[in-house]
Amino acid sequence: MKKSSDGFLIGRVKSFRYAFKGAFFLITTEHSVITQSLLAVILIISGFLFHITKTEWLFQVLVIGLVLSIEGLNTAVEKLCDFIHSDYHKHIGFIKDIAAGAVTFAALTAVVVILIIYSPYIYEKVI
Ligand SMILES: Nc1ncnc2c1ncn2[C@@H]1O[C@H](COP(=O)(O)OP(=O)(O)OP(=O)(O)O)[C@@H](O)[C@H]1O
Repeated sequence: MKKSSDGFLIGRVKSFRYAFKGAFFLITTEHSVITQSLLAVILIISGFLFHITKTEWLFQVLVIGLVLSIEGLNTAVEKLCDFIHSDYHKHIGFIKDIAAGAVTFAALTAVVVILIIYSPYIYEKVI
């Protein structure tokens, strides 16, 4: 934990360490994040295979980051809900549904962007 006596630099270093610990936790334990990370790896490999342009790489990297970030926040909301109220409660269900809805927006955005990037390459290969 950060202490009030920690200076600016030590405070920043500790914050980064906790943040990377959280990212490592998400990537190694959360099934939804593991699945999305694997999809991200497939997309990165596809990017090299299809020689996508620099702009397409930028959009691809952005949507991968968007989905993983929102999924991470959704996991945090789920953990918080389970911590404050582990039993069934309709408000908890509603809060979790809303957090999952945010992931849906990010995922749909990613699907549209990925289709726009890859459909011309796939079309070119098929025709
Ligand atoms: N304590 C609860 N009370 C009421 N409804 C709940 C509760 N916990 C979960 N739910 C309902 O079940 C759904 C799934 O919740 P859960 O915590 O299992 O998330 P998940 O999306 O399945 O998890 P993951 O992101 O790990 O796949 C919620 O969106 C909500 O509708």
